[in-house]
Amino acid sequence: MQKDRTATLILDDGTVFHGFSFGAEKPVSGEVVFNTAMTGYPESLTDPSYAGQLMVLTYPLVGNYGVPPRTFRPDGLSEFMESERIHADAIIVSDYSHEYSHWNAVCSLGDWLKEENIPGIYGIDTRALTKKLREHGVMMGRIVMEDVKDVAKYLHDFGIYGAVNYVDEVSCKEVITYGAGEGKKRVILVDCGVKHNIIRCLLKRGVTVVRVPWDYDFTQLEYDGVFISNGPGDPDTCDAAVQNIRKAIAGDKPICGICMGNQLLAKAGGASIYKLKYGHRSHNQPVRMVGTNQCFITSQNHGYAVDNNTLGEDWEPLFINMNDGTNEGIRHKTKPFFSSQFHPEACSGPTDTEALIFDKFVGML
Ligand SMILES: NC(=O)CC[C@H](N)C(=O)O
Repeated sequence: MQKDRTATLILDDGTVFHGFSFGAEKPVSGEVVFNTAMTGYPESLTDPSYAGQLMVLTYPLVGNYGVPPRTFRPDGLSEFMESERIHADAIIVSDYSHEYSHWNAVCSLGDWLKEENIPGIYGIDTRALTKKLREHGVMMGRIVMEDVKDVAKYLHDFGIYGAVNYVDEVSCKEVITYGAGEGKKRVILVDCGVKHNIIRCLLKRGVTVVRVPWDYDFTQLEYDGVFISNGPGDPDTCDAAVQNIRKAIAGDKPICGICMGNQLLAKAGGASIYKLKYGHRSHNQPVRMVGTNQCFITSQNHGYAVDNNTLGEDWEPLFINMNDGTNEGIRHKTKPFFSSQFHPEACSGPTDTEALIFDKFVGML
């Protein structure tokens, strides 16, 4: 067994968790959030929605299937990841497997983290940490590469997660077109930090995707529909996107959104957003389609939610979370606008709602 460097996680209330480093040896701070999924660390780490967050995995054994190749398709989309790089600011686990085995693995999780300069720590009692976050709510934390004895000197400058416009950091900087072709329907993709599988799911359905920066005024372009992506941070920092979406909802072209896309569409329709105590981050969130008894198991990663009570009279909830009754999607009562708070494109699954959302949107174009 190799000897790893001591590392410590400090929460902003002074709670300390001692562990060891298996990634980049640098200090970092961010919002500490937990995810209860059993698989999918390559996809979660590269999901831009995790920017600014230290990701705690509750599944106790992590790293045993390694990391797939970071290869790209000819159109520039990642083959096995959700973006070009790791976006979470750190990963926190209980037991790290230094050995790995998988048909598609090319390196260990630790080597990948080191290569991308992202800290990872193990040996943390993630069960106690998660209980703490569930009771208190998410909080800011920092990881330092030492054995902390005097915690008081670290309890400063944790930063404020909700004050940063992370979307601006992760969105594309110029317009990128995928799958262009004669006679194809053109979908504007508002990139708030898009997961590549959203683009793959649209391209698979034969449309042209025009990916635009989050604050780009797409309403001047020719298009058949608009898709609003997922993204990191507080949706209240994305006013420029809301203004453009508001112009689009004055028209009749189909609009769909996922996660941050649900929140921004709701805001454009006049609704408010609030912060959940500890968010939904897992592969098994049950949602019910309003007006039916149809339920779906969904993958989720969000810390904010649409306030159902503030939806304007033209809008109604489309999905409701069966654990806590919070909003999981909205629809316009008369126009072809709808969105989901969950991830129908989820990689590594479940894929139960992919057709429900993508086929419906593309069918409307
Ligand atoms: N995955 C997402 O799009 C997350 C949206 C938003 N950042 C939230 O945490 O609620």
